[in-house]
Amino acid sequence: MRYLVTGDQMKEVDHYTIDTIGIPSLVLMERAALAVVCEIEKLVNKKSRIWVLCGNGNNGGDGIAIARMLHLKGYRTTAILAGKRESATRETMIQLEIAKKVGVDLVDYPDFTFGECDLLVDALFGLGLNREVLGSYREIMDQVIASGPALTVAVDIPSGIHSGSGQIMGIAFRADVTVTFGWEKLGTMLYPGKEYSGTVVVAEIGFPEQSLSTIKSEFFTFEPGDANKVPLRPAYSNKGSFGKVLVVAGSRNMSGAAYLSSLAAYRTGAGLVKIFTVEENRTILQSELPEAIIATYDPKEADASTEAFKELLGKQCEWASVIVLGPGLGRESYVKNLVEEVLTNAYVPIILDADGLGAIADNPDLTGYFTENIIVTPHLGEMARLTGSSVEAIKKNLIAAAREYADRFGITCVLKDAVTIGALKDQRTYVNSSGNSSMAKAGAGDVLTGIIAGLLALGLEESDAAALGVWLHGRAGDVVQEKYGGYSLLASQLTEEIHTILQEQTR
Ligand SMILES: NC(=O)C1=CN([C@@H]2O[C@H](COP(=O)(O)OP(=O)(O)OC[C@H]3O[C@@H](n4cnc5c(N)ncnc54)[C@H](OP(=O)(O)O)[C@@H]3O)[C@@H](O)[C@H]2O)[C@@H](O)CC1
Ligand SMILES: Nc1ncnc2c1ncn2[C@@H]1O[C@H](COP(=O)(O)OP(=O)(O)O)[C@@H](O)[C@H]1O
Ligand SMILES: [K+]
Repeated sequence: MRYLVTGDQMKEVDHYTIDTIGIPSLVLMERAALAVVCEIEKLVNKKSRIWVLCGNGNNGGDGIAIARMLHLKGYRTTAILAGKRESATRETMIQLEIAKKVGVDLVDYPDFTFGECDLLVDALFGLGLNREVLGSYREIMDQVIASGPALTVAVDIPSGIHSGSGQIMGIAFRADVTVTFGWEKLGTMLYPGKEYSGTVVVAEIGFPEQSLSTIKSEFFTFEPGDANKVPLRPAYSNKGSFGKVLVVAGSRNMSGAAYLSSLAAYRTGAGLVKIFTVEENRTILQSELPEAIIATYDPKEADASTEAFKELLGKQCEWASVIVLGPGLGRESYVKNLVEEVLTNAYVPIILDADGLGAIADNPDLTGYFTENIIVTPHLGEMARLTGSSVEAIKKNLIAAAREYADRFGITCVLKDAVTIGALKDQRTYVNSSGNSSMAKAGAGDVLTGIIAGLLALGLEESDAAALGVWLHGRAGDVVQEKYGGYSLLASQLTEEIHTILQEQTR
């Protein structure tokens, strides 16, 4: 597991480290600069022309220290000072004085003559960027971009990218490498910032782990090795030990979603999977997935909400230890009754997905039945329908959108996108770092639902199952992409690679 921070949180960590622990700010700056220089030296040679664009804040201070180190090592370096020297921070003023004494080529921006540049070191704005870039700073950035540096290394975060949301504040540099300090920032994890950051190197510069305790909300991601968090299957066990997953899914002419969710639940380790669907799907599902139990209902009875239908559904809910509710249910009027009956009868974790969420959006009163064991898994379009916001507004701050919905009902919200967010009911927020665009295919979401159900069946609680499920799903997608390239993935192939990831357990 890897912690992630917003820029504001990182500033709290800076203050704690400097003021409470007592590590001087200039020591941190020196180590930060050194870490960036290490990465720069992998990219350039002594003939390379290096520009270090420095702002007035401590990001600029890092830049001047970097320019000094490169100069002393014999690189052809110019530090371009974008702001007024007299309004620089204390640390940056000190860096300027040192740089002057050792003969660094320091040029104020208006006096700088643009020519060819092999490497731009972007030290204009770091975590202090707090508004849109306008006026003279925008002009400088425009001019630097137009001069076309061959490579760009960003210090901490590309200038122009908001460290908390990843949004572009008017204009931003596109980095090939971003060297960030302490912990990765949300701004380089979330689009579009992720795309502008290139390869992100997290440099350890001396922040003690305890300084994270000053931060209130927790953001994290998983990485290879975290498959260990999937519970082991004890030797003394039987199929009943690994959960009973009820998949309420599928409708007339729609059997694929039920199939994919059920298969994924089995592949993740669930002991028993029962599909509750319409009679028309029985033959196809039985022949495609003979391991699943099939139970069926009559949509007419569901529509009329007959006692027989309620009794039948009640029994299924009683049987289940986990319920998947929604994939491929369609949008007929009876779906509302189906969703309402499950929500009122079940006392086990429920993953509400796809058309199940559609029924909630059409009948907002159903949220009255939400309890803490609900996990919703909307994509952006479904989230827009659930909340009445536009997709564009949700995209501007995915984390806030997911968190707000989860907190409104005390549930877990998995907001699916190229970077999926898990606003967990235990208040931690998961930001996914696995997966790729080959997964932008029909059925991929049904597989995710099944994986989360499988993890719940194995005994994980909702927050852990949601976060780990999203990560496993993306990892499976990465394995498929490595084997088949970026175009040809089929959602069913994700289920075929779940075992590859589970085998990464190192216990
Ligand atoms: N000791 C430490 O703490 C360590 C810090 N470190 C480094 O410090 C960096 C953070 O430094 P920082 O806080 O000084 O802010 P920075 O990003 O340089 O911005 C400069 C100033 O720009 C301004 N500004 C904002 N938006 C603007 C806009 N749109 N257009 C124009 N101006 C705008 C705003 O000032 P304002 O105008 O609001 O007064 C802001 O203060 C961090 O990323 C890391 O690189 C490391 O060395 C490790 C140790
Ligand atoms: N560009 C991408 N990068 C990473 N993951 C992606 C990308 N596009 C889609 N995905 C993932 O694929 C899944 C698609 O889910 P969804 O839209 O519900 O599909 P469906 O409803 O067809 O099953 C989500 O888990 C999403 O995070
Ligand atoms: K920067």
